Amino acid sequence: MTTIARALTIAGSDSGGGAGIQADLKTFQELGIFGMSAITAITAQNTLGVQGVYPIDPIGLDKQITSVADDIGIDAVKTGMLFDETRIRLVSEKIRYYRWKNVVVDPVMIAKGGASLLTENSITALINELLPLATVATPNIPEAEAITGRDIKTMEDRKRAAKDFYDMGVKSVVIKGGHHTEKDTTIDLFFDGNTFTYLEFPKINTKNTHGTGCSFASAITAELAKGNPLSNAIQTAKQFIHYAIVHSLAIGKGHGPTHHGAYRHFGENMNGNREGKIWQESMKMK
Ligand SMILES: Nc1ncnc2c1ncn2[C@@H]1O[C@H](COP(=O)(O)OP(=O)(O)O)[C@@H](O)[C@H]1O
Ligand SMILES: Cc1ncc(COP(=O)(O)OP(=O)(O)O)c(N)n1
Repeated sequence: MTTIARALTIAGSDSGGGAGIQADLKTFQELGIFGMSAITAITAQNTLGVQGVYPIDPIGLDKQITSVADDIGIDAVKTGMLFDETRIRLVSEKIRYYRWKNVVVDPVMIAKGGASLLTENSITALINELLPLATVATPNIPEAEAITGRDIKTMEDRKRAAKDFYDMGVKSVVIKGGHHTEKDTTIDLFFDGNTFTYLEFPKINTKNTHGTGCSFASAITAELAKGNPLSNAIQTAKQFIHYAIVHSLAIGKGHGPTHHGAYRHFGENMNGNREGKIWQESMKMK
């Protein structure tokens, strides 16, 4: 008998295949776990942007989650594009009902081309209902600014924002650095209430970064589903996304997707901390 770790992604569909449900399922497959999906909204999307957003009826969303949870079982869950307050509340209720422990919340708000994937008045529900249920939240810098109300320019600002998340009841947070202006590197900052972990990796000079955030969060989810500790899961996810961006795909006329198979082909069998620098600092702030 084969046993396999199982993960559920609750997110939007990206018809272009680079982000959303499609990126999550590809990541789950590459990291060797069984992936399931509950679709919150369908987007007509490609490398140039989002051409349409079509939310799924809340009853249909509820049934998708119930169907897989009651039968197949779930070791970890990831949330991505949730579209609005109704769907945030519904998903939060499901997480509480099933008492899921490994919950990765990627608070998706805006797609790369600028299209809104979350209605503006939903942030309060995100903060009050969903984020406190997260094992880890994975905002990019604009999302961390919207949630904390803080301008994030420096690393000190980022540390304060990470602490804001913790003070809001979020158990831990990775503030991703893809939108920042460090010249040669990107630094993702992980905070668990005690320790800041910096994951500093070479910045890759490419426009083909569509779906990086979704793929990073789903890689963390896959590793948690296998029973790995959170800090190991984050480090593996960082390696996974690094290789996916290094080997990203120049397809379409805009921002091409990352290569989900790259970690398995090029990264996985190399030993140790191959590319980036990872270091820690215990919490103390000016
Ligand atoms: N040009 C790049 N080079 C290397 N890593 C990148 C690059 N762009 C994004 N990343 C990494 O991809 C992940 C997603 O980051 P980010 O782009 O901030 O999120 P999002 O896709 O949600 O906006 C992070 O680990 C970030 O450091
Ligand atoms: C359906 C859907 N969900 C999420 C996103 C955002 O994906 P992300 O990984 O943050 O990548 P970019 O939009 O920055 O390329 C999306 N676009 N579509």
